[in-house]
Order: sequence, then C-alpha cells, then structure tokens
Amino acid sequence: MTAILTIESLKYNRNQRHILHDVQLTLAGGKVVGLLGANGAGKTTLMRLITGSAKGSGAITVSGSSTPVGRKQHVSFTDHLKGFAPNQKISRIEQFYDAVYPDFDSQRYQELAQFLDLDGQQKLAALSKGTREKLIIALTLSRQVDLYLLDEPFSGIDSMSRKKIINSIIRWLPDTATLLVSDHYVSEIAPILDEIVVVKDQTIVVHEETETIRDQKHMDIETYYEQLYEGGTDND
Ligand SMILES: Nc1ncnc2c1ncn2[C@@H]1O[C@H](COP(=O)(O)OP(=O)(O)OP(=O)(O)O)[C@@H](O)[C@H]1O
Repeated sequence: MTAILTIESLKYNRNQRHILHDVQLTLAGGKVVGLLGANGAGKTTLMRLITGSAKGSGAITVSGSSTPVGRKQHVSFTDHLKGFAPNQKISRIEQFYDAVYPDFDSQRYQELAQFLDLDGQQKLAALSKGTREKLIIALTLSRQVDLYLLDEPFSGIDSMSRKKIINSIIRWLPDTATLLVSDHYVSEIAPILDEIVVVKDQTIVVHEETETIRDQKHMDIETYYEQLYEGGTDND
C-alpha cells in the first residue's frame, strides 16, 4: 500500500485547550474517505493541520513531503476562499489559481464550472452559499494533486444538485488520488465512500472501510456512525 497521507502523534492546542491529540492516520491512494464528527469535533482543524495552515506537534507527511511548503504541493484545499476581496469576480479567482498553482488544470476547471453552472462574471459577494460551495469544489478539484480536501462542501447546495454532484465527484479525481471529505449528510455521501474516519473526543476513534461496516458489521454507514457517536457500537 502506498500511503498518500501519514499522520503520527499529532497534537494541537488552542488557548491552552486540547483541540486534537494522539491523532494517527494513514490513507492510501485512490480512496474516497469520509471525515465524520459532530460540530466542533476538529474536522476543519485537521484539514488545516494537513495543509500546514495550522501548526501542531507531531508528523504529517503527504506523498513523501513532511514540511508545510512541501505538503502544499500535493494537497488541494480551498479554505472558505479566505483572502479574496468580496468584489472579486469568479473569473479573476480562477486566473489567480491558474497563476499560483502550476498543477491547475484550466480545461478541467472549465468542465467543472459548466457542470456546476458557475458564471465567471459573478462577484464573490453576490454568490449564494451553495454557489460559493460549488466554486470551492471546482477550484479544489481543478488542481492535479495526490490529496484533495473538501470541508462540508455540500451543506448549502440544494438537494437535487447535491445528489448530482456527489454522484459525479469521483469522475473529477485522478485514479490514484485520495479525497478526504467532511460532511454532516452521512447517508448522502455514504455510497461514494471507500472508508470513514471518525473524530470524537479530540482524536480519531475509527478508521474503517465502508465495505467492512456493511458486510461484516451488517450496518449502514449512518447507523454505524450514529451508534458510535452515542457510544453504543461494539467496535470489534
Ligand atoms: N481560531 C480558533 N480559536 C479558538 N478555537 C478554535 C479556533 N478554531 C477552531 N477552534 C476550536 O476547535 C474545535 C474544533 O473546531 P473545528 O472547526 O475544527 O471543528 P469541526 O469538526 O470542523 O466542526 P463543524 O462540523 O462545526 O465545522 C472547536 O472546539 C472550536 O471551537
């Protein structure tokens, strides 16, 4: 197994409070992995730690690179479009991505923008929550990297579009790349997930293949997740 992501003994404190501790995780390439956890569990923080925009202690390696600068070359993550002015047009943001990331694939962006109904002339401030999320999905998946991070990408998108995007997302990923996606709509994303990672009590408590949950534990992913979160799952 070639590991795309390896996290060892990761710890992150904020204002003298443990946000994450003793986090261990290894993800192989070519997987779609659901990052699940309650509000405030630490999913966004974990993504920021992986990209290096938050700094904890421990070791994080992505495709052999362990420094934040090195990791950023292998990870695509659009952190809520922070840093872009509200009057910035979508087309300008795309140009910025194209200029900054050598691995940005404009052709793929155009296809995604068409699929997601994005209008390049629209300004950031005028975008609905759902359209903003679609833009984040398009920008994130247009880079050619090994690891894609999407943080609750579907929460503002209407249910019809959401189903369409979830069902199609795999086709925008390189075969050997891994997608780590956090979401609260567990049952909706479950069909595309190869594995789940659950964050609870400031650490990763479960990393399991969805096939194992369905075939050996005879549970659907949502039930397994809910029981685990309530502390009721026999986890052997
Ligand atoms: N900038 C910050 N300053 C202080 N505490 C923070 C900061 N960012 C996050 N936290 C705390 O870290 C914890 C984890 O937050 P995080 O946003 O990573 O959770 P999450 O699992 O992504 O939640 P959600 O599902 O609600 O998005 C929370 O307790 C939050 O209050």
